[in-house]
Amino acid sequence: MTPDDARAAWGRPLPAAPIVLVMGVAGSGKTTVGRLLAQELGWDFADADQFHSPANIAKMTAGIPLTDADRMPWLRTIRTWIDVHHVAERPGVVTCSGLRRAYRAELTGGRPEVLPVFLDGDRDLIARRMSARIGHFFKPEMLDGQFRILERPAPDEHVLVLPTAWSVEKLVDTVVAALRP
Ligand SMILES: Nc1ncnc2c1ncn2[C@@H]1O[C@H](COP(=O)(O)OP(=O)(O)OP(=O)(O)O)[C@@H](O)[C@H]1O
Ligand SMILES: O=C(O)[C@H](O)[C@@H](O)[C@H](O)[C@H](O)CO
Repeated sequence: MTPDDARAAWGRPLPAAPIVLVMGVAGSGKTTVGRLLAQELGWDFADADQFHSPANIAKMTAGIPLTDADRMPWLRTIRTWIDVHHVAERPGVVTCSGLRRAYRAELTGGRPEVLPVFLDGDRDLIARRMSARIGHFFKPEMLDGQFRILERPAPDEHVLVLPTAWSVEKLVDTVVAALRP
């Protein structure tokens, strides 16, 4: 994928202080890719999980999927992080599963500074990675529930969809190259 292809996916000029939103089901690589991307760019980084309420973490730890009602206050907290960075003209990278179109709209609506990226992959690949992951509260048996509610981004959402089958380095390099004027 060329930088022009990636920028075409976003469908608008690069903002002065971009906020890259890295999305995907649990285990798709949001934290790994997002953190390294922020490090490469020297930008602030926030992982969506740090914004979950203790009740949400407890539910997921107990193997109970979140509901829309559970997610809305969490999405609004992530949106506040985006807005604080926008007002301060500070670029950043933030993750969020963004499983449904409505969730993504909560974070991107009216915010051209947000450059959305979706890490797409098949269940078995992601399940293998989650199984090798140690000490995370989100268990592989919860993954099917993520795919059940997943609404993959439509073209009109202008999301850069990248295969999580790529290496972390290739994913990061692709976004960094797209962000270079
Ligand atoms: N592109 C990749 N290639 C190979 N392994 C990867 C890749 N991206 C992530 N991983 C590995 O897959 C596992 C899940 O990655 P990570 O925790 O970043 O996903 P996540 O989307 O943030 O998950 P969650 O939403 O549950 O926090 C980790 O063990 C990570 O090292
Ligand atoms: O939308 C959701 O169901 C949640 O965001 C989960 O995906 C967790 O936040 C995370 O992805 C797992 O650690």
